[in-house]
Amino acid sequence: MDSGLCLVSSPNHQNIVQNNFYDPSWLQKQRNVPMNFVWPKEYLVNANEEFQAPLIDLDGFLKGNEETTNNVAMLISKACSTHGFFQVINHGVDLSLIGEAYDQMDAFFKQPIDKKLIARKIKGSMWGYSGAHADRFSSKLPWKETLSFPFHDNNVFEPSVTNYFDSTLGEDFQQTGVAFQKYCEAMKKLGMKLMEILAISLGLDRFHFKSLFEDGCSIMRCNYYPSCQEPSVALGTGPHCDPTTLTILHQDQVGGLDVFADQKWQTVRPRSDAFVVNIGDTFTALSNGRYKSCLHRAVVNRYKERRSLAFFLCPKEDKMVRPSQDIVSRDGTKQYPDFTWSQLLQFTQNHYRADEATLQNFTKWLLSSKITNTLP
Ligand SMILES: C=C1C[C@]23C[C@H]1CC[C@H]2[C@]1(C)CCC[C@@](C)(C(=O)O)[C@H]1[C@@H]3C(=O)O
Ligand SMILES: O=C(O)CCC(=O)C(=O)O
Ligand SMILES: [Fe+2]
Repeated sequence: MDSGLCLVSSPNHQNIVQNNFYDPSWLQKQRNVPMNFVWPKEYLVNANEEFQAPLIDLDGFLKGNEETTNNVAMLISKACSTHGFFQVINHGVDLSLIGEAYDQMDAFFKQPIDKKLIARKIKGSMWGYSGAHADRFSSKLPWKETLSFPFHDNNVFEPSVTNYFDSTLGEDFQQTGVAFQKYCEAMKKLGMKLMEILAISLGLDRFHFKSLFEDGCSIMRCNYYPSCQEPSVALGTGPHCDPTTLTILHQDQVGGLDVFADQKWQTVRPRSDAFVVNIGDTFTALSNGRYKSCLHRAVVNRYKERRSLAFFLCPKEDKMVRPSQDIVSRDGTKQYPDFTWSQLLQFTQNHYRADEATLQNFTKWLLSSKITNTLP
């Protein structure tokens, strides 16, 4: 795996990095981005068109209107079979909850680096603060800072997000924990409704996916993209398909999310009242390849910092991810081997940096490790 030290050795650069972390306030001032952050030309092709992400009104479906539900299912089926991206409005999430989440994430990211490092991600863990993933990778570093934490709702007495903030950042971030606990609860609720409509759209029982996801541990990630003086050579998040199941993303008004559809990069215009939803690799496998997990990336900006809130819905870690027998029989062949989310997560955290070919390479890895493990 691509890992290693990213220290810049010149003594004048003491402020660059502490414990292997770049200081974003120093990075932002650089006229030329450090080589570790430069992406090869083929990754940097501009997006010149706007992506017409289907805009789906969830109001009738959420209110239980049968006719609207069938329409929504049709729109979702079309979007997911072609590129896997759509936007939802009238999603039932209070806009003030989204605003509060941005305010709280600003409070965290605006702190000096030494304060942010209190929450730094420990090797092998998914959770915490990461600056450019410099602790994991040594080239093609993403021009971003992230704060990731777990959400699960299987113990009402111990809310996972408030617990995370209390135990990592203490009293100063208690309000942040409360705001994100509420935000994640709303995302999980929306995610479970989207799982219902996805099931309907595939001709399955509407609760087909319920047991796989209700006890799962989802990933909440705050993405903070500092402004960059040389945006044409850097990327905020490199091109990838999400390995997770379903992503519910809110982006601020700056813009920077690009989708690769119709053989070209296209921009997704921000809408404050909408969530961008996309199918991840795990759902591609669950749908036997019918629903696409589409390549996307985040570009950076010379003048403005940008923020996004990504909620990644994930299955219960040790449950088998396999398409319904119904779909496989209708399709005639099964496209992917059975796996657990825990195996795919482990692959992306320890063996392979998620990109456009994660699912394909994971499948190969899984099959070869099975063969190796069964050899006498
Ligand atoms: C399971 C995950 C791995 C990543 C976070 C979630 C879902 C998306 C993945 C990611 C964002 C894809 C691009 C590369 C990555 C390393 C990143 O830039 O953050 C990926 C995440 C990760 O491995 O931490
Ligand atoms: O910030 C964005 O708009 C996209 C981020 C993303 O794709 C991710 O975190 O997986
Ligand atoms: Fe993504």
